[in-house]
Amino acid sequence: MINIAVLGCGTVGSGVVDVFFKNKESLEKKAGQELDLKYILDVRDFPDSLYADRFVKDFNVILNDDSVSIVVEVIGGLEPAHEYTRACLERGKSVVTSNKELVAQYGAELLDIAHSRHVNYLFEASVGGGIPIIRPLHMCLAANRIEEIAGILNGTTNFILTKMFREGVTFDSALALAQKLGYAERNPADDVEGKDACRKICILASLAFGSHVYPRDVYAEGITRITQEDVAYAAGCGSVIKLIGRAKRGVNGAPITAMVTPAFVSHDSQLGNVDDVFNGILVRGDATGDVVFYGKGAGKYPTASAVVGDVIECAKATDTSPSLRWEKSNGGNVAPREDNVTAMYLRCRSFESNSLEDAVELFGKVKALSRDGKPSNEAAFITPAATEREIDAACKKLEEKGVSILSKIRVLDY
Ligand SMILES: NC(=O)C1=CN([C@@H]2O[C@H](COP(=O)(O)OP(=O)(O)OC[C@H]3O[C@@H](n4cnc5c(N)ncnc54)[C@H](OP(=O)(O)O)[C@@H]3O)[C@@H](O)[C@H]2O)C=CC1
Ligand SMILES: N[C@@H](CC=O)C(=O)O
Repeated sequence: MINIAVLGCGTVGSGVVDVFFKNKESLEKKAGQELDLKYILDVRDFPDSLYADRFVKDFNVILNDDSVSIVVEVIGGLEPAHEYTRACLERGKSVVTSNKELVAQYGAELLDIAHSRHVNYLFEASVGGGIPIIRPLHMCLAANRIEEIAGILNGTTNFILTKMFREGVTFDSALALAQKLGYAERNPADDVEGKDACRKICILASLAFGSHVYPRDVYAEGITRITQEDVAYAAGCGSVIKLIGRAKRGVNGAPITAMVTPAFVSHDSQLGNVDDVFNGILVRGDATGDVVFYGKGAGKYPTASAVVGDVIECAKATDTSPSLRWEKSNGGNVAPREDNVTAMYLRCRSFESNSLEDAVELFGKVKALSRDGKPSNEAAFITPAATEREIDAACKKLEEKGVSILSKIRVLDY
C-alpha cells in the first residue's frame, strides 16, 4: 500500500482528489499496488467535503508519517512550498507538483536532493497543464539534441486574446472569466505580464539544454499593450497575435536565446491555430524535426490529469529517473534581448513627416500593412530581420524625427 498526501486543496488540489477517488481502481492497476490518499493539507476548513476526515492543518503530521511516500505539492508560490518540498524529499518522500514558480526557481536544487535520496521530484503539470511535455522531452525525445522550443504556454492569456479579438469581449471581462474558470494564477498579473509563461520556458530550456535557466534572465513581455488596431493589421497580413515563449540553443557554446513576447505568427501555422485555453508547444529535435504538443494548458481536471499521472509514475518507480535532471547554474546563460534577431511589426503615428518613407530609409525594405479605417497619419509595417539592438536604434531615430511608435511586436515564423 502506498499512502499519498496532497498539500493545498484549491483548483488543482481538489481536482487531484476528485480524479484519485473517481479512478482509484484503475490507478491501482496501473501502479501495481494499492493506493490511498491519506492526508489533505490546507489552511482552510472543508467540513462538507466527502473526505473531511483526511484534512489536516499541520504539515508535520504528513512529514513525520513514514507511511506517506508520495506528496503532491499544489499550494503554489515559493514559500512554504519550497520548504515543504525540500523537507519531504530529504525524508525520502517523492514529490509531485504543478508549481512552475518553484521548479523555475529551485528545480536544479530539488532534483539534486531527490537524486541523493533515490526518490523522484516530478512536475509534468508545471508546463502545459494537461499536455504531456516534460516526460516526452526527457524520455520519448531522448535520442535528439533539442535545438529549439517555442509555444503558447499560458492558457489564461490565450483565452483572453481569443475572447477579446474573436468575440469582442473586453480585457477585464475575459480575465474575470479566466479566473472564474480556474485558469488564472493567484495573482493574474503573472499571467498577463508574461511571468507565468516565462517560468514555463525556463523549465523547458533547463531540461532541454541541461543547465538551470532563471526567470530573472529571460526577457518577458505580456499582452496588456496589444490593441484592436494591431490585431487588424495582423489579420490583414494573414497573421494572428499570440503570446509566445521560446528558447533556442546557442551555436558553438554561445548563450541560449530565450524570451516571452507577443508575436505575429501566421494564421496557418501550427501555433496560429491554438485558441482559447489551449496551449501548443513546438519542439525541434535534430532527429525528429518539429513535434507539436497540443491540449488544454490550464484548468482543474487537465492539470489534475498530469499530476495524477506523475503520482502513478512515482508509485511504480524503484529509483530516481536519471534523465529528469539538469545542472545547477548561477544564471547568466541567456543572451541579452538586444542580440535577438527578429523581424518587427511597428505601428507609428506622425503629424510632421511621412513615417513610412522615414521607415524605409531607416530599416531598409519594409513590408507596408493596411487595415480598414486607417487614419492618414498612421503607418504600420514589418521590418526586415535585424538584431533588436539595430531595431531599437532605428526606432530611436524615427522618434527623433517626430514619429510616435504606438506598437512594436515581434514577427515569428513558427
Ligand atoms: N489553476 C491551474 O489551471 C493551474 C495551476 N497550476 C499551478 O498549481 C499550483 C496551484 O494552483 P491552484 O490550485 O490554481 O491554486 P489555488 O490558489 O486554487 O490553490 C492553492 C490552495 O493551497 C492553499 N494554501 C495556501 N497556503 C497554504 C499553506 N501554507 N498550507 C496549505 N495550504 C495552503 C490555498 O488556500 P487559500 O485559498 O485559503 O489561500 C488553496 O486552497 C500553482 O503553483 C499554480 O501555478 C499549474 C497548472 C495549471
Ligand atoms: N495560469 C496558468 C495556469 C496553468 O499553468 C495558465 O493560464 O496557463
